[in-house]
Amino acid sequence: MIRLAIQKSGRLSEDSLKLIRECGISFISTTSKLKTEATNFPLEILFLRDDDIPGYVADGVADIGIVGQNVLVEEGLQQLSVKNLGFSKCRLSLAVSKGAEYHDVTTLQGKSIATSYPNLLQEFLTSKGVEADIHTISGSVEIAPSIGLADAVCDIVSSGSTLISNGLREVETVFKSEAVLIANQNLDQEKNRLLQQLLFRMEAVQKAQKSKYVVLNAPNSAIPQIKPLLPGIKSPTIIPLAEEGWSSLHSVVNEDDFWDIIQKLKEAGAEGILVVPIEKMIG
Ligand SMILES: Nc1ncnc2c1ncn2[C@@H]1O[C@H](COP(=O)(O)OP(=O)(O)OP(=O)(O)O)[C@@H](O)[C@H]1O
Ligand SMILES: O=P(O)(O)OC[C@H]1O[C@H](OP(=O)(O)OP(=O)(O)O)[C@H](O)[C@@H]1O
Ligand SMILES: [Mg+2]
Repeated sequence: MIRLAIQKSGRLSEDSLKLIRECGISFISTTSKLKTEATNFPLEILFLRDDDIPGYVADGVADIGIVGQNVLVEEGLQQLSVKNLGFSKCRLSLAVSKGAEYHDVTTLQGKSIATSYPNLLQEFLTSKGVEADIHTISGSVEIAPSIGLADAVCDIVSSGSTLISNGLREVETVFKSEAVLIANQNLDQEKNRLLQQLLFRMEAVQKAQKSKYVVLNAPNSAIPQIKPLLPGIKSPTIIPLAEEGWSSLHSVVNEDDFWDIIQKLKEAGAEGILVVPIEKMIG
């Protein structure tokens, strides 16, 4: 049995649970129960406050966990990181009052800054040669300038709407973050085997999410032009259509190049292009 710690409730919770389910692992989760066992994989899930997750994994109370890089690095435990998970993307940023004068980071020299991330902030300020007075508070950081607690804040930003609602202006990015899978560094052989199985499944899920299955029809004369646009996993499948002189091509396309490729396929004479999501992708 391997023990996984995830956030009980917050910005990491939903996608963490979704990822485990996409790995084909079933479990019953209720908001009141802080521990659950998977029904079809030797996995126990603990639901915790996110700040506690790196420490629990470092101490071996949990074997693996999902947490934001911001929390992991703030706690000085980045060595536990095993895999970037691509969700809960956000940044730790410095912000000042909307109307405040700000030229560059040296504007903050001697100023007071409220944050829940004193270590990440201190490291950033030191790298810029700036000395400031850091006020560590555990939440509602964005309120600090308006109540006279600090001149600036350093907090998590995603859409930026929390900053705007609180009359603040983002001025510097201190750290970029996403969710990561972390693991205890002394897992026994059996737990390590289970971790490798989970990683294998997570990679299949991630690859599939980045890819689309494309099916299209084309006149045979257009195939030499279309084929190099669809390298797929190895090369496209080409099947003759019932209509003489036409074929159907099947392939996998990376999401990043997707629209560009579709445009080129149309120009090359492709018709009836179908794009289908892929659930898992192995190899
Ligand atoms: N607005 C956001 N968009 C995307 N990711 C975010 C956002 N805010 C925070 N995160 C990421 O999700 C993590 C958890 O954020 P959340 O706000 O739920 O934490 P919290 O309030 O400290 O939760 P807890 O009650 O578990 O201590 C953060 O450490 C960060 O990595
Ligand atoms: O840039 P935005 O999209 O507005 O997101 C940023 C906000 O999101 C997080 O808080 P959350 O809403 O999770 O609440 P919390 O303060 O209770 O953690 C973070 O602490 C910011 O306050
Ligand atoms: Mg927290």
